Amino acid sequence: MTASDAAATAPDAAIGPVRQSEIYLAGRLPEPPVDPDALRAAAEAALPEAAFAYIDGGAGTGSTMAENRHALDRWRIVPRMLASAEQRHSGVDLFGRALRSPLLLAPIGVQELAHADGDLATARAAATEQVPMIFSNQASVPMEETAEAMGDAPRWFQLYWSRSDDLIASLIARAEDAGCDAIVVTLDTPLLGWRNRDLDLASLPFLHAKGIAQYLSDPVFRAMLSDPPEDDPMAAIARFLAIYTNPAIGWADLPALCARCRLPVLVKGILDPADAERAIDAGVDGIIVSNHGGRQVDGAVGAADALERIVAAVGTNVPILFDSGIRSGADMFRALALGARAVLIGRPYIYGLAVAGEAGVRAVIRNLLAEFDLTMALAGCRTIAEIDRSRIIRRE
Ligand SMILES: Cc1cc2nc3c(=O)[nH]c(=O)nc-3n(C[C@H](O)[C@H](O)[C@H](O)COP(=O)(O)O)c2cc1C
Ligand SMILES: CCCCC(=O)C(=O)O
Repeated sequence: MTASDAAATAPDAAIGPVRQSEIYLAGRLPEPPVDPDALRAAAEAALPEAAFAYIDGGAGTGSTMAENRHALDRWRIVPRMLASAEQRHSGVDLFGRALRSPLLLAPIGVQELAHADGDLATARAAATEQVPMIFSNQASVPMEETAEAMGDAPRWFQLYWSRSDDLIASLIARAEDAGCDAIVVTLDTPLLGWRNRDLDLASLPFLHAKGIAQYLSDPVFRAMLSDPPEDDPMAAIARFLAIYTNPAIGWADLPALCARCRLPVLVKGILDPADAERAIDAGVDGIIVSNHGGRQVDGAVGAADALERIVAAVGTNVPILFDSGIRSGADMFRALALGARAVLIGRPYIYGLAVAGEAGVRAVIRNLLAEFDLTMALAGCRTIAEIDRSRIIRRE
């Protein structure tokens, strides 16, 4: 049994109470703050305007971001009493690996915008807390270096479906060599959404050499350039923009992509039940229900509403993960009760990174898991399996 298996099977009897005592007894204000709105405000205070606008922003008017919150809030937890929930297990198995908790760090590009230590600080925090980090295709650091910072802690790789098959093959092979447990293919970003705040600041921070570190470190990408990117960075960025996605691909292309991956493949960005069925028919190993944190289609369905419909249509034999709007342990509970096997968080850990680097990411993870553990205890659940649809009701 590895250390992470042991962590996943041991009862987490007191994560929440331990964390509460740490904070109450520390005699100083927690940094970053615990409250999600205060955390966001602290990140805003810590960051230059354009960096915060890019990280925090959504598509268009921001209505999808707001709807993500409403869609989760509409589900009300019905606590049960006298459930003998002193000992609680929050471990889950995903693709043959025992995880400490049903939580992963969503792929987030250009983390150096939030903190100089960027992806490496996140990687160290994720490894210490035994929460899988999903390396972004748009990371500021090549995946090999991020993997190195994590020891044998769990990590996955997120792929944008490039126009170049050779580049896809190279990125997948590198992810396998870097010890990734799964490939997440993000489908909802064949083009970048219309982002009002970035447009008004005329600033797209990922168009920066550091936002294409996975490419600059890739031999197939480098071979596509006439000059080394160190000599002509703008030409490298232009080449990246020309090939990093492929809006022409369709469902007929997915089986071949799944077949070329030795690792489990998940598709991220599914919102429609029929699309979930198509993905399963194409052979995916998992689905991530997500609207990209409200960054792609303004006016899109709230992600939790999509989750409910997708679980109703395809069940949960193929693992369904969820992100977009998770801000608390109660939100984790709601998503699991709706049928998600695990959830991802995006902005909250990046806000923690912005405020306090590695320690900030760790604090955000620990606070979230503490609140989740307490929500389980107070709602009367001893195991993740007990968090089912009977635990929540919907209010209009
Ligand atoms: C600043 C930022 C960068 C992101 N970069 C990526 C990315 O490179 N790849 C990807 O699949 N999703 C990316 N996402 C989307 C996240 O993976 C995730 O779906 C979203 O943040 C979840 O919503 P939340 O922020 O409300 O938790 C990004 C999100 C943000 C906020
Ligand atoms: C090409 C997009 C890179 C980052 C991203 O996914 C986002 O800004 O939401």
